[in-house]
Amino acid sequence: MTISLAHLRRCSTAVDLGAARTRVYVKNQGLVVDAPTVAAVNIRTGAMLAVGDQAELMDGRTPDYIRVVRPVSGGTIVDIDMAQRLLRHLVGDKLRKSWRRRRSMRAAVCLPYGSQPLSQRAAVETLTGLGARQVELVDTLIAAAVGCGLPVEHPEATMIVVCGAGTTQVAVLSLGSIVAAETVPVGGNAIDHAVIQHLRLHHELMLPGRGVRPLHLLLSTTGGLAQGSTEVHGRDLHSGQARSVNVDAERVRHAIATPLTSILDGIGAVLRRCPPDLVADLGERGIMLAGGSALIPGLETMINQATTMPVHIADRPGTCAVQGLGAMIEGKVQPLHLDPMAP
Ligand SMILES: Nc1ncnc2c1ncn2[C@@H]1O[C@H](COP(=O)(O)OP(=O)(O)OP(=O)(O)O)[C@@H](O)[C@H]1O
Repeated sequence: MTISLAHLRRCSTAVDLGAARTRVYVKNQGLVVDAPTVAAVNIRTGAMLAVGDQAELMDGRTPDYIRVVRPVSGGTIVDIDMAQRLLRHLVGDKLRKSWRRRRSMRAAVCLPYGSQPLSQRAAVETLTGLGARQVELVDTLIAAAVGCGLPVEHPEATMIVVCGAGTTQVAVLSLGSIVAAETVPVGGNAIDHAVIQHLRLHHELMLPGRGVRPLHLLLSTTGGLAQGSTEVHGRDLHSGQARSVNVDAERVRHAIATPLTSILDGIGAVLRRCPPDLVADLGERGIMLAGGSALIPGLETMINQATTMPVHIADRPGTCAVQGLGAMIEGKVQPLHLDPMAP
């Protein structure tokens, strides 16, 4: 993967193609796309019916001949053709034509830490199919750390945890590089799945796709407290009829404890592999949480209690990675110049 700031400065576009959301940053314009990585396709004709928010609304509500597809899974583009069609629609005509016109369009794409060569190739193919002549691949962890405003290029430790939909990536960075890192295959999707399973097992209720949302709200309004409950609507497992149940915040918190513990294990593993000097830096600076799932209520407190380090949530955590890539292509990130003759 590239960390050459000189190469990145030649890019005109930065792309973060996530399992849940796609973000595109264009030089001198800023963030131009922030939409769900979802497309609705007519499987009889192959026509694309909707993309982004509109397609996500259709999820779970379509007749047989319409399929709602997600071309990115676990940090990898699993359907290159669909990812290209989705990106073409999301960026719109004007930008697409300008990509085609500019013979030297270069793009920067962020990929999860430890991405396999096949995943890297899929990202390159997706962007070259859209007209990019050169694709620079950047670690999401570095992009997100830059996007959160962490001084990654300094000789002191910074720790970032990027909680996405499909994965959680954890790293300690120093001097612009990753010192120790780990990717845990648990993110917002696994946490939502744990809640859905809880309702299935304990309330015999099947939740619709968006049914988890009121429970997120319940947890954030009750904070670390156990009390409080909310009503959720779904389908009775046996009768198939619409039914509502009251769910306690405490029960939900208990249901999501297992996936959250996997994230804590990932953080613990990275800290154990880190030199003690860097861990000492972290004691003061703390841990930065980025990615959309950083907003999961209780995650910040849980990490703080487990590590005894201060934990901060980035401003707009979901867009940190693409904003960091954007800062790199705009030339706002300066490499650290070490002067060996300095007193
Ligand atoms: N306010 C919120 N409360 C709880 N969870 C949230 C909130 N906002 C977003 N999320 C979760 O964040 C996840 C999306 O985060 P993000 O946009 O970082 O994912 P992504 O970059 O597409 O995923 P990945 O990095 O795994 O490819 C979803 O699982 C969503 O449920």
